[in-house]
Amino acid sequence: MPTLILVRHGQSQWNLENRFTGWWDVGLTDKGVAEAKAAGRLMAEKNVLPTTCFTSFQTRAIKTLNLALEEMNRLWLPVTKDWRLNERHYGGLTGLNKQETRAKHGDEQVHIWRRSFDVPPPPMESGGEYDLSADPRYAGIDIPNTESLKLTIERVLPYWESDILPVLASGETVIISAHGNSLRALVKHLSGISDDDITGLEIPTGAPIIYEFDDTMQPGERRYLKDM
Ligand SMILES: O=C(O)[C@H](O)COP(=O)(O)O
Repeated sequence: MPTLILVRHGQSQWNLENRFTGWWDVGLTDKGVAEAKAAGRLMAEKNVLPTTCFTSFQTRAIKTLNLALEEMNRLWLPVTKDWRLNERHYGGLTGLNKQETRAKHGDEQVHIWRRSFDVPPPPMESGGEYDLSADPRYAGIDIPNTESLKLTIERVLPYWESDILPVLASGETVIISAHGNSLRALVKHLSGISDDDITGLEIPTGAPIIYEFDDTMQPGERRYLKDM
């Protein structure tokens, strides 16, 4: 049965500092490293072992994948990295503290920016501290200046359909190591969650989620590996 494993990166330095991160590249904290290793050990214990891997262009997801694979003695697996699995772009909020932003703009506005389906945060101005246009990893890529969940879905889903689903259908056990909102985009699609209900879905760090697919490549129920 084709199996998909989704894992959100372990705690990042800016998760710890409670800052909007988006496409900005930050490392894992010690806790994040421990979460990533624990995810790998859980996969080994439950014998849910990936055979091929996808991740984003962002260090926190790549490191989480590598740390988990190391626990499984599977650092040798093929890994495909693609910007379309990146976190949603947090626009002009990038780098700001979430609590300070609430104090300035109000809880409701910040909730809309963080969790509404289609309201993007204010755009990032070019040339600022967090402008990534000179970053070589994004050469030739039209970097967004902000993204709602809807816009994130518009780049995650075509990549899922064209590059990941066929690999899964060929019988591989696929792991995707990605981000809170790029994974919300995927889970919304796979679990058929409405635009309204997706606002309430949170994806914890370092907790593998499993989907098993039937012969027609329809996903079954979403389950946390720790509960299986
Ligand atoms: O980019 C970020 O700040 C986090 O990865 C996700 O943040 P959120 O829970 O505020 O959407």
